Amino acid sequence: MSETDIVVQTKGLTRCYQKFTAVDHVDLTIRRGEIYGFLGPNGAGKTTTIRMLLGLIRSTSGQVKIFGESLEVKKKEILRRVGSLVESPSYYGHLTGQENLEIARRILGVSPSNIEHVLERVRLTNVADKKVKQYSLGMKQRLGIALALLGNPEILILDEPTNGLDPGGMQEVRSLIQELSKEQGVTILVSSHLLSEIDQIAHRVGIIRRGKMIFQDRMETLREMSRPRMRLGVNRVEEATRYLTKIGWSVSCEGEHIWSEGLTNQETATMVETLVKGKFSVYRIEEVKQPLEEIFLGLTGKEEGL
Ligand SMILES: Nc1ncnc2c1ncn2[C@@H]1O[C@H](COP(=O)(O)OP(=O)(O)OP(=O)(O)O)[C@@H](O)[C@H]1O
Repeated sequence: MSETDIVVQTKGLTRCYQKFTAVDHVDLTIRRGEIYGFLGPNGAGKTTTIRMLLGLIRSTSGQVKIFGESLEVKKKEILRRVGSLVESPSYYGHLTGQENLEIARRILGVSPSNIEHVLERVRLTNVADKKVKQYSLGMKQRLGIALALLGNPEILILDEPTNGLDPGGMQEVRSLIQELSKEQGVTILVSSHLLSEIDQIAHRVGIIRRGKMIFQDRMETLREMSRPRMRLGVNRVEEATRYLTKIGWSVSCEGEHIWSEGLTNQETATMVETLVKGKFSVYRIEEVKQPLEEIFLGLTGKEEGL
């Protein structure tokens, strides 16, 4: 991978609040054109990291490079090419969507045609003349994304963009993110505490827990961490489990089934033969993949929840 393929790179990024380390030596890499899912339970350090990426707060130590340049040295030039939505977007409720965008457009000094374009992108054209205070939460969020898109950014940083939305609103924002990535080639960082949000859209994922990056790789790699378990439906299940255990099989009985982990095809066949020889009836054999949610909880710690 060449240097130019990397859009965002942090090295040892750290932020302390007195004695508390909110972000702890985070090395984060975002590649050009990808949707990067930044995942972690509440309070893990996502917003603090994002604030540092946007130069909104200073790091205690470490570096941030965006487009290959140091954020500290080239802050103004870099941030002109970055669009962001951090927590609740700020807008004037008594003004219309169009008027809010016009104010931001003047500040950015971009063409008036950009307004029409971003309104279309986020599908707010038909309510552009409505006062923002009359917008639903989902519409407000989409207006926030429109504001972030106004300057034609090469990277879009969205902090929990689906927070507080109903399932329909969440789906709309997810589709929008996918469209922006596919059709416009925008690189996108999207944070969430919900795996289900990221799972559906991200190409790569970074998982942060208590300020530390504990996993960073392709979404596929996270899925591959799932260890399949074998579930057998048999009659006299408790007796069958004891029978297998006695002759050395590592199995457990849960509910109406015998469960086993990491069996090869041959071992599965042998286990079935053994049961049949023992005069048990095998009704069905199923491979059950560990849900992604469980892998995520295993990484982030069950006690923290989602
Ligand atoms: N200004 C501050 N002063 C002291 N502690 C802070 C400050 N800002 C954040 N923290 C702490 O740093 C930790 C990380 O917070 P952060 O907001 O980055 O988490 P998060 O992953 O974005 O979670 P959430 O989804 O809840 O916003 C939390 O324990 C938070 O209480």
